[in-house]
Amino acid sequence: MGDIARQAPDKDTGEDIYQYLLERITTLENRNLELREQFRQMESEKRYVETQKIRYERELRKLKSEIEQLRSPPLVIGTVTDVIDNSRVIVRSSAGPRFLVRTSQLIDPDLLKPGVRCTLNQQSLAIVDVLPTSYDAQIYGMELVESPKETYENIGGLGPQIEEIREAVELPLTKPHLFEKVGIAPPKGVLLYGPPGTGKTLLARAVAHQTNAHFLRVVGSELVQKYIGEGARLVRELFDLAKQKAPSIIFIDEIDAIGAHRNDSTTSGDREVQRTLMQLLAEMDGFDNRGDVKIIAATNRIDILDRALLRPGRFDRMIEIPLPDLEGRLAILKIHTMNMSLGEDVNLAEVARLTEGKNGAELRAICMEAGMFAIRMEHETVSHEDFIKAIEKLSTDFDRHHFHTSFGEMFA
Ligand SMILES: Nc1ncnc2c1ncn2[C@@H]1O[C@H](COP(=O)(O)OP(=O)(O)OP(=O)(O)O)[C@@H](O)[C@H]1O
Repeated sequence: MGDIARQAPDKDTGEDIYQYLLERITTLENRNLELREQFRQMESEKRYVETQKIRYERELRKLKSEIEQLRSPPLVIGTVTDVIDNSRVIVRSSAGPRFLVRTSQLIDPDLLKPGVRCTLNQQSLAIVDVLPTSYDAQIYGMELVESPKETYENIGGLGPQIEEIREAVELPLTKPHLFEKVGIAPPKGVLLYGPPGTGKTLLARAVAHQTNAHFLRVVGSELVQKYIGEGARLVRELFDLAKQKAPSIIFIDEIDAIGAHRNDSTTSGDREVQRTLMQLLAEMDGFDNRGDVKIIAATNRIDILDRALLRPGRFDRMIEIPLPDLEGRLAILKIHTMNMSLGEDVNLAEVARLTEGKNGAELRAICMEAGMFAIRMEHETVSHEDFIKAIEKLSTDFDRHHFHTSFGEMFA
């Protein structure tokens, strides 16, 4: 401000005035710039505060509705057994007895059909809301895909395994009459076993693609850990859903989490696992071989599986999915570099030779990492050198991770 308010010279020569005005213009311009910058900063602060305000308001609304929910009395769950008219319905409460209850005007009468689950007011037992069907796949974290996009061409190596699974799962789904004619029962389920990352999930998805079947995936450990006490019910609903969506393929990953052999089940966690396994066996025994629901399970630990699972009529086909050999690794590398721009010097056969012991998932990671090296160097194609650096990087990453885990386990 001092600069701006500087006094004009008393006695002026033209030169002085000119000089004075020039200085004053420069000072004012600088000041203008400063103020603009301040204005810009304040604007951006304002925007920030505004977004913060919106966020807090949203959070406040969420918390308020949560408080409201916590304050509201619990609702009784019931199932509609009969609809008398638009305002009266017979429901069976989850506790057992049946009641004739009123329904709110707000509920669409078309939704109230026998078999539908609903919530009831604790005192009047009036219907408050209609619940979605109990086997809503997403609620339970099941993965349901209409027809996965993976095909057999996306699988490197594993030729004989693909043949075997096509025979055991695809043929009964696409040509069931062949089995009928010959008079043998097609397998209900197939067990894929082998080290992690070798393409078991990929294979199951490709079969579902080939047969235009729905693909339903659940993870064994999640069935028993995520929804405690619900494992057996989830298995039942999984099979119901699979039948409803048939043709379908149920893929149970990490089946060892529910199907491990145990001597005695003493802890409640063990009992929960046992109940889930029993339900799985009952479901497998209960459905027809000729039906269009097939089960594929996967495990890295076939050695600990309960023999009951491997009995005829259950997972009586076992297919080993091993680590890829040299030829397999080359095929996998070709698949994962298919859409990459490779330099002329890239020798995938050499990359395959250098990656002995790596699984499909690691080979895919090597291809991606090689691409990243090229991008970092702003190259448009990936060179052989990029692949070599990627192999080195992933090997050190793996060693470090492995070292940390084993180090951690030592002190756990
Ligand atoms: N044989 C293969 N051919 C092509 N890609 C493969 C192969 N094996 C693994 N991959 C790649 O690795 C990813 C992970 O493999 P996938 O999930 O199928 O392995 P998995 O055997 O089911 O492993 P896990 O036992 O850990 O569940 C696949 O999505 C695929 O990109």
